Parts: sequence; structure tokens; C-alpha cells
Amino acid sequence: MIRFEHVTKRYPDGTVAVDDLSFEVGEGELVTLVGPSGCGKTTTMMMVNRLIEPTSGRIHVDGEDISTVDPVRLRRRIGYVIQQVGLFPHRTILDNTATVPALIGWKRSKARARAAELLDLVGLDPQTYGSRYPQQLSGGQRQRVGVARALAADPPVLLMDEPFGAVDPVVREQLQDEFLKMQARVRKTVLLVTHDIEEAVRLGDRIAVYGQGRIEQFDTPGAVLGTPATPYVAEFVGADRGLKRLSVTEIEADDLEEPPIARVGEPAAEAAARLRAEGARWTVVLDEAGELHGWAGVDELALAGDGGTVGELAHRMNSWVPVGAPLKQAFGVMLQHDAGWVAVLDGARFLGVLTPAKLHEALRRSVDADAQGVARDEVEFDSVADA
Ligand SMILES: Nc1ncnc2c1ncn2[C@@H]1O[C@H](COP(=O)(O)OP(=O)(O)OP(=O)(O)O)[C@@H](O)[C@H]1O
Repeated sequence: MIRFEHVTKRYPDGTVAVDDLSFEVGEGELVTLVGPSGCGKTTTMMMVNRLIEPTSGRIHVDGEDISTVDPVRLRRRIGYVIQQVGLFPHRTILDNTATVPALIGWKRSKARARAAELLDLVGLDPQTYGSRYPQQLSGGQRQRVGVARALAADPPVLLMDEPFGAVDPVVREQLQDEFLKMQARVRKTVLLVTHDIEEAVRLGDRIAVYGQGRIEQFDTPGAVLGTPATPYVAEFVGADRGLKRLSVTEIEADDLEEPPIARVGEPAAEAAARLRAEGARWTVVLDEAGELHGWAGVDELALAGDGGTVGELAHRMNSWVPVGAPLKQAFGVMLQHDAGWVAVLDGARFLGVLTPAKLHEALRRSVDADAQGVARDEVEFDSVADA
């Protein structure tokens, strides 16, 4: 459906962005182009709709050599989704979505009916969102409109350049899921650019892993992850394997540290003196049942004077996760709340805290356990703290 034959692109300054590239995307197939910044992915994609012309080689779309096709006519057959979305700010969502059908001369009522259908397809109720303007939508919703608009003229081919790049990871996963469901229905021939191997693996029927201007491996996700064709691919995929492991390694009670603890009913000044003697600067605050109440700074407790209790001075603790949650969740919470540690709870009961050092240790244990074929708690491990 899309075929590259010995395609090279040399920019006027001499940069060879794409070097003798040959590959094919089958009809209804979704191929992801993945690789580091500057390796030529976007250049590859933009040659398909002739926003960039190759220096040499041929590109066929649907059996036709595209250098012989009028670019405007060509682009009607090719939907294009980009990260910045590029919606018209003064047009409603419905009109934005109907842009292409209107351009190619559909009647206004037909174009709008089609736009409503597509908004529905990407999970936006046209009654609710159709009359809004782009700035009245969230980033994720705008991305969906971008996809709906690209599909409006029902093109057989879809080019997507980092289509989910501008949204947070949670919304991103949602959009990816929805897109996959939609693709199962509409079966477009899709070329999707991403720098994220996880996204490439999730979405692609096949993946093209780019090195500098060339494809290092073009295969199914399983083959790319399982049997990387070159050391470069192994490294590219491997760097991310550790991160993927964060998603599958659960927090265990053994991973936790015991922080300084104060009880809600304890007089603040007394607690401060005790904690200072231990060298602590902050404390976790628990109630009588051992449940998490919050945290407090030792200096704040010291300033409270007579009569104040720890409970009165405690702050609410937002950075916590349940035991058994993946390490990735703990890491996410740490970043979200800019916290140096997260509390780990079993139900409401406080178990301990996970620090970045402990998180790293748990991750290494999990990797070593796999390598040695043993359980995680059997791994002999020299931590940095022991050195
Ligand atoms: N108009 C241009 N003139 C000269 N060099 C260019 C031009 N456009 C891109 N390049 C260069 O071509 C190479 C490939 O760029 P391209 O945008 O295709 O990479 P990419 O893999 O899509 O990167 P990213 O993920 O950062 O978007 C880069 O070295 C880039 O600097």
C-alpha cells in the first residue's frame, strides 16, 4: 500500500536525513517508526504526502508512483495527524472536523453530519463538544479532534507524527487504547512516528527501528524485543526494558524504610525534642491505630510551644501508594508531588516509606532475580548504602 524503494533525502545543507530506504506497509497495516531524535522519521513520513520531496528513489501509494500524482489530490487520500494538532482557534470543533470534506466540495450539511459521526467515533459526544472552540477542550480531547479531522474524508492512508506526544502518560495510554479499538474497525494503512519504544510496541503491527537515516530492524514487536537484530537495536530496546520493568515490579514490605514516627496525641514540643535528638527533620504522623494521619516538620513542631499536639500541626499526606502497587506508580507519585519519598499503606495501615534509593534497589533486585532465575528476596545484593 505504501512502498519505499531506495529513497534518499539529502537536505540542501548536505544533511542526509534518509539514506537508501526500502520498506513496505501493507494495506490495513499499522507500522510504527521509532528511533531517537533526528534519525529521519519525520522526513520519511513527510515524503509520503509530498510535503518533502525525496532526492532519489521512488515512493508508491496504492500502486501509484506519487511523484506523478498532483500533491493536492494525493493529500486527499492521506490523513495527517501531528502533535500540535493545529486546530483553527476561531472555528468550532464540528467545523474544524469538517474542514477537509468542506474543502473537497461536500455540501455543508453532509460535511457536518460526517464530522459528527467522526467525533462520536473518537469518543467525543458531538452534542456536547461540537459547538465548543478548541481552547475549551483538554489536550487529550484536542488530540482526538486531530484524529477525527484526519479521518474526515475517509482516506485509506493515515500518517501520524507523535500523535499522542503532547498529553500526560495516563491520557496517552487511554488515547492509544481508543485508537487501537478504532483502528480495528476502520483498518487504515497507518504510518506512525514515535520516539517511544513502548508506544511503538503497543501500537505497531510491525516496527521500523531507525538508526541514523536507516532502518536497523523492521519486524513485529515480539521479534524486535525478543531478538534485536543489531547491538544498536538491543541497546535502544534495552534501555527501555528497565523502565518497563518498573510497571511489573510490585512494592513489597521488605523494600521499605522505617521513617521517624510521631503520634497524633503526642505534645508537639516533646516530639520535636525527641526527633531532633534522633537527627530527624520531619516525621510521619500516625494515629493510635497505626493509620497514616499525615506528616510534620520537626522545626514546625518545635515552634508550636506548650499545649499543641502533633496531630494539630500535621499536614495531609498526598504521596502514598498501596503495598503491591507497581514501582512505576510510586515513582509517578513521587514526581507528581515532588516528594523525596512515598508512604506505603496496607489498607489504611502505615507500613513504611519508599525512598528513591530503595526504589532503585527493588528494581535491581527484580532484574537480578530474573537473571539468576530465583525469587526476589533470594537475591544477594550489595546496596550502595553497604559500600
Ligand atoms: N529542512 C532541513 N534542512 C536541513 N536539515 C534538516 C531539515 N529538516 C530536517 N533536517 C535534519 O534531518 C535529520 C532528520 O530529521 P527528522 O526531522 O526527519 O528526524 P526525526 O527522526 O523525525 O526527529 P524528531 O524525533 O526529533 O522529530 C536531522 O538531522 C535534522 O536536523
